[in-house]
Amino acid sequence: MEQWNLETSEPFAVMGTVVHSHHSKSINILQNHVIIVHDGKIQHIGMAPSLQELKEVHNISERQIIQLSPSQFIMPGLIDTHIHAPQYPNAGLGYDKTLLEWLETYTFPLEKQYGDLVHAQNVYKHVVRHSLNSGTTTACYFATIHLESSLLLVDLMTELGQRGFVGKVNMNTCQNKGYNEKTEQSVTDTEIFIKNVLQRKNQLVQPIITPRFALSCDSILMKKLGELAKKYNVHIQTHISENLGEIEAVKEIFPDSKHYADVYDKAELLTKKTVLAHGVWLKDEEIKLLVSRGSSVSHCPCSNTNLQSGLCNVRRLLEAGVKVGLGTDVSGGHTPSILDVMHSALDTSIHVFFQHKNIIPLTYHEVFYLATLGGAEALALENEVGNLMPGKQFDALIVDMSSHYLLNSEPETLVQKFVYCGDDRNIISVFVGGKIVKKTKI
Ligand SMILES: O=c1[nH]c(=O)c2nc[nH]c2[nH]1
Ligand SMILES: [Zn+2]
Repeated sequence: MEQWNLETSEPFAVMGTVVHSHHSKSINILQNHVIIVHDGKIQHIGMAPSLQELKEVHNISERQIIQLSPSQFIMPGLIDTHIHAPQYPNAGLGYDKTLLEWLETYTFPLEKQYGDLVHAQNVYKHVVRHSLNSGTTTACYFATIHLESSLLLVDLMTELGQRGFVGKVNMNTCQNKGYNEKTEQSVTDTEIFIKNVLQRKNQLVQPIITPRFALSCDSILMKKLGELAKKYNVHIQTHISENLGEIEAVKEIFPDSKHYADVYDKAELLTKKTVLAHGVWLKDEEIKLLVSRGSSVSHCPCSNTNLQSGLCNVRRLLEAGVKVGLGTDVSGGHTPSILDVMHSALDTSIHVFFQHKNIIPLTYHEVFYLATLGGAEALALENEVGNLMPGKQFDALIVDMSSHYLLNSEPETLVQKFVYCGDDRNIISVFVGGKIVKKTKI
């Protein structure tokens, strides 16, 4: 590919190999294809026409064409369905403790610092940049309990050009080392946060209601948050069934609930726009409930390993009809790269197979789906992003595998190599809504 230099405010075309998913089982590889982008959206995908036809039929000049080389392909942007922006400084640290102790020892003291807007600005800028450079075009962020710095994260995403969600975290129970809020304040600040984000009329970033988990919110607060979600028709995110100690504590605190998922259901927090992180230990009955509510699971295998939470059986969730996406869960997860999480999801599914020989491990095709269209479905964004079909936003990555000295450049070889051995150096360009947010000189 010669270096291109196009004007993204005008129509442009990408020609070469296209790789994307239409469903969970397999990827579609389209060789010698063209994608035409108008106003940030995919207008057309089809067999590559001649330059003359591109010019005469589609009104695209030669300057507005990206011609991919045989060792390159274009694919949908990666979707991180669960990441804690404020925990970025702790990524890779503190894995000597499991969830509840880890929260008290490392996480709450760190998150408490985000009342300081200068600190928040510094960290958040780096997280969003790192996430974009790793190919994440849509990210679903937890911020902290602080209203102002949560809004700052929204503005940084907008400025740097990342699509996604930001949630001001809710926590009103007292066992959080002084990192908590009063119920009234929590609800008021959440409503102000939602209104502020909606008022920005932002094409990229939406608010998401974020009760941290059942152990940090009482049922009064959760019910009020369920009401806010309905009032503003917004998304919801939280954690569920990550760790056995957590599940025991939930059982004790909410004796009237049948199980963990029922705690959220009683507060009307399980909707078609709800994404629940982890779900490692969900019971069959809970899985059925999630399916009936249309709620999804963010699979976070790096975090589940680092915090010794357990092995999530994704095959079981998919077979039951749960929507599943992938999450980095920084800083339970050590990396903001969804590509790293894809490796971990493949490893984890083989480890599940070691334990249960009747479970078929995930294939790299399925993991590619989870990282793209699966993530879009989990966030109820499948009409906007997730693959490269006409009408969707042009959120895409150009992947270059020339540095791997492959013996052949069959597209299937390039994709498999990328999923197993790739890293962010192979992601040479990133587009969000048709705008270039990463471009590497090669
Ligand atoms: O992995 C996790 N990270 C967190 O910050 C958190 N809070 C509640 N439960 C959690 N799990
Ligand atoms: Zn989390």
